[in-house]
Amino acid sequence: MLLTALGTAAGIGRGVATTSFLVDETTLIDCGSGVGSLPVEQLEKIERVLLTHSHLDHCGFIPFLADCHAYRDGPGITVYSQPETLAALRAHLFSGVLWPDYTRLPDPAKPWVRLEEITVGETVQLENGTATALPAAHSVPGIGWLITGPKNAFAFTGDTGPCPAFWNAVSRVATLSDVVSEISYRNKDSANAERFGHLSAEKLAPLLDGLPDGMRLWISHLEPGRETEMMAEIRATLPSRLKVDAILSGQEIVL
Ligand SMILES: Nc1ncnc2c1ncn2[C@@H]1O[C@@H]2COP(=O)(O)O[C@H]2[C@H]1O
Repeated sequence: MLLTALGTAAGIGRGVATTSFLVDETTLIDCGSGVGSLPVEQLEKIERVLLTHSHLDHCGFIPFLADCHAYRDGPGITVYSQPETLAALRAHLFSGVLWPDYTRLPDPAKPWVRLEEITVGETVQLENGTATALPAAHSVPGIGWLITGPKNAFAFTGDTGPCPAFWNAVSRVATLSDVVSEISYRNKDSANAERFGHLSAEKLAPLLDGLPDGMRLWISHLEPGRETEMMAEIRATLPSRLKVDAILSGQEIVL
């Protein structure tokens, strides 16, 4: 199983895009602007989106992805997330105002976007592994994802503030090789991190005790233009026994 980072940033700018990870050829974790870097032939192969939460930097490209199927008579996509997140997509994104209601078009029995509820602890079967919803603590209802492949497992926090339940869950996964955690704010802005349901390095550090030495801990959701400054602080704050690095577009992880 191959995981490819398409977009990993908190915002946009040259060379950076918002959250989207490709799992093999058919699954996306989140559908931010990063997905737009894929050629059309690859976009058409995507069957499902594992969505962490309803904020636009994570779900805003779902209509355009669905359009790849709409234009070419494809089967459409299935979006898996919590009931509150799916309700937000129905009410706001596919309201018929921001975008036509692709959850009922072209035919309510066979729409371009199918919404499937999933709750924390439930698993989606993938072609070559599984995806399990993990807890998160954001300003809107959110989840993380655990992707288990034939050899290794990968965990993604999604957008979250401190969430001990996430870190307890991943520390029990024997095959875990890589974790991607968001850090959106510098330590001096920890109060804002807390206010908006995000992490700074000093808020993440106490949660990492359950990770074994040498675990790869990738950092996502950095502020565009501040990556170098933030990573210097993050490396100085997080335990040196972990392999800490920024995850950038194009990074591949074999599971
Ligand atoms: N009052 C607020 N509550 C939550 N988010 C806010 C607020 N004001 C500004 N924001 C920004 O809105 C963004 C929404 O997406 P994020 O959670 O990634 O990050 C959030 C903050 O950067």
